[in-house]
Amino acid sequence: MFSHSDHIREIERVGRGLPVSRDDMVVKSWLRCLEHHRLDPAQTCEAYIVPEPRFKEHRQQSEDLINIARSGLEHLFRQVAGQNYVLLLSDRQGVTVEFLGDPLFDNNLRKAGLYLGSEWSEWRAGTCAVGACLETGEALTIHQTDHFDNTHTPLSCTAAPIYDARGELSAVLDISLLSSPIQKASQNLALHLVTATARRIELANLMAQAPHQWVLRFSRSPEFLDVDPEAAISIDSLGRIAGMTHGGAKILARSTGRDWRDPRQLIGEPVSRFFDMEIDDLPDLTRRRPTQERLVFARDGNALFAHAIEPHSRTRAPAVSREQIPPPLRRLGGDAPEIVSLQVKAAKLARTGLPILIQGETGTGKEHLARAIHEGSGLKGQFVAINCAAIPEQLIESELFGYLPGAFTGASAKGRKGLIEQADGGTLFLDEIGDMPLVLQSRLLRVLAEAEVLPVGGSVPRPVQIRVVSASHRPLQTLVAQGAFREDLYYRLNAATLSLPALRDRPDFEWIVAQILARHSYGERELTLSPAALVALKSHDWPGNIRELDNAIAVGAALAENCVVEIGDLPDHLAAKAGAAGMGDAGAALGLMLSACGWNISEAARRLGLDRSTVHRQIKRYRLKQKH
Ligand SMILES: Nc1ncnc2c1ncn2[C@@H]1O[C@H](COP(=O)(O)OP(=O)(O)OP(=O)(O)O)[C@@H](O)[C@H]1O
Repeated sequence: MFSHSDHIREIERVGRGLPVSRDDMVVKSWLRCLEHHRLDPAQTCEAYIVPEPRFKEHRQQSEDLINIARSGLEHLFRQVAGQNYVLLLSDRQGVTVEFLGDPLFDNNLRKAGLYLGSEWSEWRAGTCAVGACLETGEALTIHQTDHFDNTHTPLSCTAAPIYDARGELSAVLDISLLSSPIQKASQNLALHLVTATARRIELANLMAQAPHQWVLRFSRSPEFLDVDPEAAISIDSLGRIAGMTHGGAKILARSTGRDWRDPRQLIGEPVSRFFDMEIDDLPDLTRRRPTQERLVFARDGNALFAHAIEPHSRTRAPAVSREQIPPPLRRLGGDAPEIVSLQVKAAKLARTGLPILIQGETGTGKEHLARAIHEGSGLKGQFVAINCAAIPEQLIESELFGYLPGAFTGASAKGRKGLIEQADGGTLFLDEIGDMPLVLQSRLLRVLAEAEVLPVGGSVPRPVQIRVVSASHRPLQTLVAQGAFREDLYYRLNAATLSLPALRDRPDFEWIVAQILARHSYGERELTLSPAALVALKSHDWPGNIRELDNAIAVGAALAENCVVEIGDLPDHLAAKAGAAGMGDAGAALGLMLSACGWNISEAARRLGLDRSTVHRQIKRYRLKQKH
């Protein structure tokens, strides 16, 4: 029988650098406990359970992972059914965020720390499977007296790391026994099962994150390629590495003689740097070809069977007619197919309550669209817009979450409801979400996950039901890659993205112009544009998009005589452009006619009563160009 004092003596031998008959990684972990974590083997400590609010935070931050991992965990649990194993999923800090075990043993498991909320970091619990796995990034078994703290020596625990798609260690999957056979080798099968499950979870995670990218799966044997691949990478539309499973990172690293522990060297690199292939070769690696023929060569000469999975296409043509789109969304644009397709997508999403991210340059109408989605959603509550870039950082917290009476100096005596609560039952529009400070991003994430807000100075959260629409003119995914925006919040806000085109690219440009003219008409008299003024508007680039157009027409409306806006009534830079191009009214009118006829020269010639060659000559003379 191995006593507590035998255990202490053995650890002390290790501390003195003397040999012991333990696995090397156990010895290394004991040394870390003694020298780095400054733990004392004579002192025992029960498993640590984090307080409830902290546990909730940990669990919420791992929610996406838990959802993705769930079927893998359940499958593994079924495989080991009847053998008294429990399964723990721990986050990067070693906190157990998901648990599967036999409820019959609940009390014993809870006491032993094999339960939700237990923290198994090495510095807190000493050598343990989760802690050592987090430290080394490798799968391992910590069996009975391998544990540093004598309290845990009845346990036998086996853990495997789970890496995220960017190659960072993000969680640990552990399978443990409250008591087990003496032989450590009895856990070899457990080690194999837990490693395979972690690999499948990483693959599921990569697939979930890369629906619009190519995914390339690898296996050394063709038989397992399609059913249980060993590794995978995702590739963006420019042929660069966008993500990978841990197995994928190892293949990439080995191929170029790099270290997989530094995944930043791998992401963003062209796929051709690692394999003898280009992005254009990917279609040849899909299931259309027999598996045996899908062989790729890594730059180190390693040959692998590969299976390429095509990206899902982003847009599907709408099968809905314009009349079926709710009126608030129909009022957003003309009937060009791209615009109708956007309206249909917005209409479908409006009804679901899913969070939506709107992307588009400044002034393209992101808030306008968000309001229309709210109006088309049938929600009874208010539409509350917050410009995350415009609220000073010190105020943003109390503005969003509200505060209780006397929460801080200068707070109103009655306290104040925050904007999030004001949107209860309605839509919260978070404009320029990319500018929200990181600390507040965590708090917002919590509000969204728990559906409750905690006002500043308060301790009792208040429930809220909100639909979130957010917007950004900066690509949020890039901010995520730069570490300026939380990835978990990004995925929570972005169940679906709606991208608004820049005004210069809008096929319904004239429709937008007509709306704005109507808005600036006064009394009975309708405001119109001279053909030349319309051409001048069409030939501008509109960096400020619809907002800039709105301002230009407002100036034109103020200066126009008899309700007709002429070129000269437009802001100077627009009028000057038309003048510089030497475009008189004749040229402008021809341009107008051509665009009305979709640049069908014969049709324009027929309507103008000219022959085709004259129209061609005038197009050259006035330097008219078809806008796409
Ligand atoms: N589809 C539209 N039809 C007519 N006017 C529109 C349309 N979309 C937007 N506008 C007008 O354009 C202006 C800018 O719109 P909005 O504020 O929604 O843009 P935004 O993209 O949210 O801008 P920012 O990026 O600066 O926050 C507003 O005056 C709005 O009324």
